[in-house]
Amino acid sequence: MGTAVDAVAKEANGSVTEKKPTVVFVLGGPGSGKGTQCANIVQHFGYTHLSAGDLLRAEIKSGSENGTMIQNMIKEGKIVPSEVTIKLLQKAMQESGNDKFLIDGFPRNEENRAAFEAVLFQYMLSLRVIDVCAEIKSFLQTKIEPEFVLFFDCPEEEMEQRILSRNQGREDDNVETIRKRFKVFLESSLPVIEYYDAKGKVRKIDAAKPVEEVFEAVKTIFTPKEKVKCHRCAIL
Ligand SMILES: Nc1ncnc2c1ncn2[C@@H]1O[C@H](COP(=O)(O)OP(=O)(O)O)[C@@H](O)[C@H]1O
Ligand SMILES: Nc1ccn([C@@H]2O[C@H](COP(=O)(O)OP(=O)(O)O)[C@@H](O)[C@H]2O)c(=O)n1
Ligand SMILES: [Mg+2]
Repeated sequence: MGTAVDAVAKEANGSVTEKKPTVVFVLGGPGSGKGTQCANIVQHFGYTHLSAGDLLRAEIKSGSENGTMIQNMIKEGKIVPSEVTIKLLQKAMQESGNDKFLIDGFPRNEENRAAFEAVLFQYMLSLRVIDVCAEIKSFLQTKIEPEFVLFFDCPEEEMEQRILSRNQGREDDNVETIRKRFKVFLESSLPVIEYYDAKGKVRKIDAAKPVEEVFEAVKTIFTPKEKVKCHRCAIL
C-alpha cells in the first residue's frame, strides 16, 4: 500500500471513492506481548484489533468443519493453511465497519503474506476504493502492503516465562509446544519480518521491558509526526 497505489489508480481512469484501509501487521515471537500491546493501541488510536490466533480459536469453539484440523495444527504449533485464516480475517474486517486494522500474529509465513496481499487487494476492489483496468489490476496486485510492521523483539527465555504464566488455558501453552512454536517462528515467521525490513517497513520494539515502557515506544510509532516546515515551505 502507499501513495503509489492511489496515483496509479487515478492515472488509469479509475476512481478513488473511499478511504483505503490501513493495515498494520503486529508480529513477534509467541509471548512477546502482541496481544497485550494491541489492546493498548486500540484504546489510544482507534484501530480494530484482529488476532489470527484468537479467530482460529473461536472457529474451533464454533464447531466449524475445520475445527478439528485447526485444533490439531495449533496443538502442534503448526501454521494453519492461509485460506482458512484469511477467510476469518476478511470476514472480521468486513464486519468491523472500521478502516484501521491491527492484524496480530499474521502473516506468520511466506504463504500467509502473499495470500493476504492478494486478498487485501480484492477487498479494496470490493469497497470500490480502487476501480481499474485488468493490466493495472495485475500491477497493483503486487503493490498491496501494510502501512508498517510492528515487531516485538524479545528473547526466548523471557517469552517462555511469560507463556508459562499466561494462564489462559491454551492447549499450546506447554513447554513441548512452545519449543515447536519457537522453531516455527525462527524458520517461517522471521523471514517475513526480514522481507518487510528490506522494504523499510519494520518498526522494531524492545519487548523485553515492562508493559508500560513497551507501550511508550509503541506510542511514539503511532503518534503522527509533526512536520517541521522551513521558512520557504511555510510561505508556500
Ligand atoms: N512487557 C511485558 N512484561 C511482562 N509480561 C508481559 C509483557 N507483555 C505481556 N506480558 C504477559 O505475557 C503473556 C503473553 O503476552 P501476550 O500479549 O499474550 O503475548 P503474545 O500475544 O505475543 O503471545 C501475558 O500473560 C501477558 O500478560
Ligand atoms: N497466522 C496464524 C496465526 C496463528 N496460527 C496458529 O495459532 C497459534 C497461536 O497463535 P497466537 O497468535 O494466538 O499465539 P501467540 O503468538 O499470541 O502466543 C499458532 O501457534 C498457530 O498454530 C496460525 O496457524 N496462523
Ligand atoms: Mg497473542
